[in-house]
Amino acid sequence: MEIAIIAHDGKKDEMRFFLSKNLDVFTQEHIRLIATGTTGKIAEELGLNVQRLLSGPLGGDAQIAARVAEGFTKMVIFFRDPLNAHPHEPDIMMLMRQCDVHNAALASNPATAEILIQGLRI
Ligand SMILES: O=C(CO)COP(=O)(O)O
Repeated sequence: MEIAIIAHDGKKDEMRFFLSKNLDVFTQEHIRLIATGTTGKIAEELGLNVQRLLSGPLGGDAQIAARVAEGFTKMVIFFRDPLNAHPHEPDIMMLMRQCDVHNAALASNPATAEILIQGLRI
């Protein structure tokens, strides 16, 4: 199963914590991780195998939206920062819309992501 991880700058510490807490899930053989550029670096620092795409503002969200649209990415864990403006807001909206169009699981905050990830624990 392909899972995308994304975190805005104000949420990167929470993403680091979330990933490190759930390494047992993210290292399962059937899980393939993709990420926007800087978020992917965090995953790499934790020893995870991850395909890093472009950074969000440069098109990373759009690339992940395309993978959702094509049916590759089935789950998106996207820790959004609602307290700051993002120049690529249209891309962010497009990604969330594509998740709904294609019924991909979408967690936009750690509380939801924790519950989602429980479903992958064996
Ligand atoms: O901007 C982002 C999501 O909209 C995240 O991009 P980075 O992971 O490259 O910081």
